[in-house]
Amino acid sequence: MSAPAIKICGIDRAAALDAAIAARADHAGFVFFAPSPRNLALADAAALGRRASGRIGRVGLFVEPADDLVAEAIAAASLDAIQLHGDETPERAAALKTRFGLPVWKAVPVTRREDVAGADRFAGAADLILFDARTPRGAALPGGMGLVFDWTLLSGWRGQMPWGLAGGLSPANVAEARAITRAPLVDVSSGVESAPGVKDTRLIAAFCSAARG
Ligand SMILES: O=C(O)c1ccccc1N[C@@H]1O[C@H](COP(=O)(O)O)[C@@H](O)[C@H]1O
Repeated sequence: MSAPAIKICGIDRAAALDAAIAARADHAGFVFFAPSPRNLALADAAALGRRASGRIGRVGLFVEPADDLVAEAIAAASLDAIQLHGDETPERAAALKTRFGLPVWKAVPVTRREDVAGADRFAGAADLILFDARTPRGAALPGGMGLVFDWTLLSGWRGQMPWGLAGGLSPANVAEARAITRAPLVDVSSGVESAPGVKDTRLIAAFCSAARG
């Protein structure tokens, strides 16, 4: 099994970004969603975007965003991809992809096998599917809560699109998650934090090492 691509999400300071780069992560996630403890101000996003330039991919995370927010975030942080983590439709994903000319990653919440099969409705509209645990109704966030789903729902899945695994991954479980799902990309936020929104540079290094086995 080849090594997975790795995304460290919720990067909000230089030390965390530098740790992700040093650990050879492929993508840094910048959150543009006000209720999140990882939400970035545009000025901070601009500084992190410059620091990341040419060293790691910059993925902007949005939840049902207005076009203006996406435009401002792209301009500030020079994003390389747009991650949609809410109830966006394939039509909305396609519209953002066309308008901004960037790859779109679409998070798909999973509780049942049908959720996995349904991801193919984004074929042609998004560039990558990110399977994540579904957060409970009424939860503060639609992701980034360290929740795991049943990984066996993905075993043997052959979708039409590139994909990745998110949801409650950590240095302790990412190898098992990969063994079960064979995910070509793994995405983590809470699992490399010492408290919500506080990235831990040692956990970032440990996660990248464990993901590669
Ligand atoms: O990180 C957030 O604050 C966040 C907010 C709103 C939607 C998604 C969010 N994070 C993403 O959720 C998954 C799983 O995160 P975790 O590892 O379980 O904490 C991941 O893609 C995060 O980028």
